[in-house]
Amino acid sequence: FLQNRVSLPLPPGPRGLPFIGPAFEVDAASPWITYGRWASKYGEIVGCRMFGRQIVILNSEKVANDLLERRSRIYSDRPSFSIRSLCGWDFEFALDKYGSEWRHLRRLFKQSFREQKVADYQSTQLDSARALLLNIASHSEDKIWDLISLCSTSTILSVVYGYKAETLEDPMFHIGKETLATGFPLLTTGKAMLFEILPFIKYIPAFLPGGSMMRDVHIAKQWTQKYANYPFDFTMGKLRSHPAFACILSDTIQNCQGTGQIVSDAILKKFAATAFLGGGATSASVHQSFIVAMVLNPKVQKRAQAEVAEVCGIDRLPTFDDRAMLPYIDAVVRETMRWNPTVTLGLSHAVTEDDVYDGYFIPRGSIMIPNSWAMSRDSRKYPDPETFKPERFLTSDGELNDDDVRWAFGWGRRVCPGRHLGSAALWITVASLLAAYRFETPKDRDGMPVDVIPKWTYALTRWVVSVGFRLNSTLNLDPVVESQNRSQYGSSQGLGKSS
Ligand code: HEM
Repeated sequence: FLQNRVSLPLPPGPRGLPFIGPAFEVDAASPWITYGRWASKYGEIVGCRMFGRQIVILNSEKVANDLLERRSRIYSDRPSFSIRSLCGWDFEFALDKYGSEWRHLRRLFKQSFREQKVADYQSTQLDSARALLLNIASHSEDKIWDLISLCSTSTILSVVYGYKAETLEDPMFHIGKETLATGFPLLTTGKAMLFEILPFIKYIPAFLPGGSMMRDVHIAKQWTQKYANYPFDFTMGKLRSHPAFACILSDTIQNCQGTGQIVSDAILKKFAATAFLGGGATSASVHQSFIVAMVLNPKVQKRAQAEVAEVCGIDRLPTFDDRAMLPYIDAVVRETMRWNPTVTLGLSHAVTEDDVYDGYFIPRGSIMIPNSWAMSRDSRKYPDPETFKPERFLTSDGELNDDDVRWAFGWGRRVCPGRHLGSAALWITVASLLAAYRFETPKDRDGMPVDVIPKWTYALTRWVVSVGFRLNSTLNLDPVVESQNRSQYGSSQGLGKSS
């Protein structure tokens, strides 16, 4: 039987050079574009060998669903790269092999981030969105990208560790930023593979020519250690002096004690640090795309703002209670995730058994790359895919349709466990920004709008490097935020302006 399978062809694709394969054909800055081109030539499923590894690129939602979702039992592993341990990213559970430790951690994620549970974190998400509005008002425009990251980071730090990060100078925020900036570029497949094919790189001392990669690795490792340890130590310290200190980490410890589960500090640390990473980086990247989309699509922005104004008036900000009445805002969030998929190539899966799909043989160990970009550009599902059109997520009655861009959160047993928390954070931040600010095209000296060409960079997620825009405030924020907090909490807690 196996003999028959092995005689089947591998998925078609480019061959390239011996051993290296078609690696040099891949656009390093936007590999998804190359993969999409290969799809037009070879089909939705493309196979190739690069650096001795079998790669299978999934260029449509259908093939990703068929394999990663429906055959999830065997497609839920991750490829392993030695770079991960070298730069200290063992703490990141999303990169774990499929096995008992992964199962254990996945259960912890399920307990804390399931759909019914995430409503408990809405007040924190609301506070962070409001703080973002005030922070934007008190900083120069060029700080907006950092303030957006601060918003996502402070929400997840507060939810997971009970730690409040309120200013750009906050040490945990700084550690988070540096950890992503030093770690993500090393973990992208291209660089990760370099360490596999040239393993001697790790023995080149940092001060010798060719040692710069190892220098980067050492720096990344120093940041990751702080990332995993500092917020964890903060919460454990708090718990010693205030046993009732509430956050996901303390809840998890109590739940485990209550049910007699033994969970080591190492597992708890890994759980919390992974949530910190998952919650911070992805949401910030989507918020950035949202701002770019608004600058480029003033009509969409106007319609979204009209919807918020109709429901909330001009003297209060949106809350989660308004969500059902603001479907266009949900449609804007979904379209943002479609138009610029943040985890552009998903997270690679690996297959643990030989398999056959559509007449092709997929050998055990193949690295499966879901090309989310290609899925977002599928003109059968999303006609005119380059255009930013939230209406594609609405029915003719103006209600949200069934397409919740589920593919943007991954597949099968590895599907993002933080998707409910992430979606809520995106919604409240987008609704709040629309209520308070207008993002406009800059004008030249003659008052004519200038062309806006956003620049992006990619390292696991897609980030804005620069985009020209003008910011206009549409609300007098201080009194609105203050009065709303008084009516909501009875006092204006947690929204001090950052310095
Ligand atoms: C806009 C928000 C988010 C997006 C777009 C997003 C996207 C993704 C994607 C594409 C994956 C890979 C799934 C796969 O391998 O098939 C993933 C995995 C993961 N995400 Fe998210 N995510 C978001 C928010 C969050 C949040 C808030 C958390 C915090 C708990 C989180 C935690 C994780 C974890 C732990 C994994 C790894 C799951 C595993 O390997 O079993 N994510 N996410």
